[in-house]
Amino acid sequence: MKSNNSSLSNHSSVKIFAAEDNPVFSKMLEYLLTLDPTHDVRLFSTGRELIDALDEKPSIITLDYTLPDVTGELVLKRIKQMHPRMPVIIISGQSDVKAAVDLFKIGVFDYISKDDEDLRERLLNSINNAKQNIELAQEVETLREKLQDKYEFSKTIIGISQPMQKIFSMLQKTVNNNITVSITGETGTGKEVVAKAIHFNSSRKNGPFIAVNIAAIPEPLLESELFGHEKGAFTGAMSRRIGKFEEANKGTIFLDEIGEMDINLQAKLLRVIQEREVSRIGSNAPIKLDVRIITATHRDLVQEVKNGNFREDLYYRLLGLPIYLPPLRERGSDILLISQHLIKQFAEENRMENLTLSKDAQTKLMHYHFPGNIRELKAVIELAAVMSGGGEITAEDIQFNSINQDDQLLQKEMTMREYTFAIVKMLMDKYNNNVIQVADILQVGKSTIYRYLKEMESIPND
Ligand SMILES: Nc1ncnc2c1ncn2[C@@H]1O[C@H](COP(=O)(O)OP(=O)(O)OP(=O)(O)O)[C@@H](O)[C@H]1O
Repeated sequence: MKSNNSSLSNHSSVKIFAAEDNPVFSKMLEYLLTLDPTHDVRLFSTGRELIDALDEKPSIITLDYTLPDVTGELVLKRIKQMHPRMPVIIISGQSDVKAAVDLFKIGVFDYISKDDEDLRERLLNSINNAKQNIELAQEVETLREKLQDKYEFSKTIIGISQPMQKIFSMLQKTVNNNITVSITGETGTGKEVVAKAIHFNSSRKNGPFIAVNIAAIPEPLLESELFGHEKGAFTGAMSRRIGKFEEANKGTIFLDEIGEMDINLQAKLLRVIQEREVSRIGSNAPIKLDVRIITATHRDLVQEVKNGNFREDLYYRLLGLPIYLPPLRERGSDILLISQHLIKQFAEENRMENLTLSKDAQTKLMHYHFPGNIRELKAVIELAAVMSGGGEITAEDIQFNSINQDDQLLQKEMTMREYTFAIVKMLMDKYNNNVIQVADILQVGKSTIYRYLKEMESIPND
């Protein structure tokens, strides 16, 4: 028999406790279990001895169900009390135990009959399966830890600019309470990232985070999607459906694009929030809710209220702690910080070790106004990384293909001179700084473009 005191932290060995009172069978078990040199096997001939040693945390237990001193049921109960997830393999005579099905119900990992012709194969298989289960559970635990790590605010929300410092201090205020949070900001500014970060930094982090994009769900389906329905509640309700609110119980529901919700449904949502309970469509049985609500919209909800598109009472109910995410163009050199972060991420995912950002590429990024915000920056960086072929990303690799930059340009109120500069800048970005092409499009001479560029350079950056 091997030593019996090695701890679980010794990853190379698997501690197996085997309880068996028949000395011959016990010898055979020891032989089989130590065929694998990484197994650290300890034998017990009574149930009491096994129970007393449980705090030594074995990884797997094999248990004869009929030990001389205590019943198999009692031993199992003790094991489950101390180590609920412990894989226990019952090895017993056919007549000794209740139906195997009953054993599985009480959480036994496997059941092997001593009379089984393939006992050896079955035992080794079962031990291997149990080991795989343990590894999986450990992986899940590591992932869970990583996930928590990942959601520390400044680890997922990259930025150190003044406006982002303010955001971080607001976010800290959401951690120790359940206050409703309403996030606004242009598309791609990170509203969902922020919502997730709030959830995973809060005491609800082990509960679910359920995101619902209101704009993405056809209006007739939204009510049942949010609140659920009973079988037969309406034509087409073939089976019961649990709604997103119910799914989010004990966790957080993130209602993205809340401004797109139909006014009739807004009334129902208000009721659910006020009463803190939900009834599935077709049911009169309300279900208590313990859900934190976070909403997001790129719309100006105050204006929507004024226009009669959004209920005022719901607006105030949902406002809670309002967080406005500034557009990327107002976050100064965060653009470069986020770019570096995205480059690192892309490099890791694609095994491109030496990706760097040249000075001129940095300047180009800093001068662009990113109407699509960080989502656009991400697309630009990923394309640039590919274009660079894996080395230094230069200005030429950076291409802007914004969908709505023309609209953005016209939305601002500017002087004629500013408009001219903005148009020149936009076209220079679009045509990769090709002055001849830009001059051609604007039907002016090259020197005019050069003059504008010179004048633009003399304007201090804001
Ligand atoms: N501060 C940040 N640092 C790093 N990545 C970010 C940051 N903010 C957002 N991102 C990334 O930018 C992308 C867009 O973010 P997200 O989906 O959260 O934006 P959104 O405001 O919810 O967009 P929409 O309004 O279109 O739903 C995601 O890939 C996200 O990981």
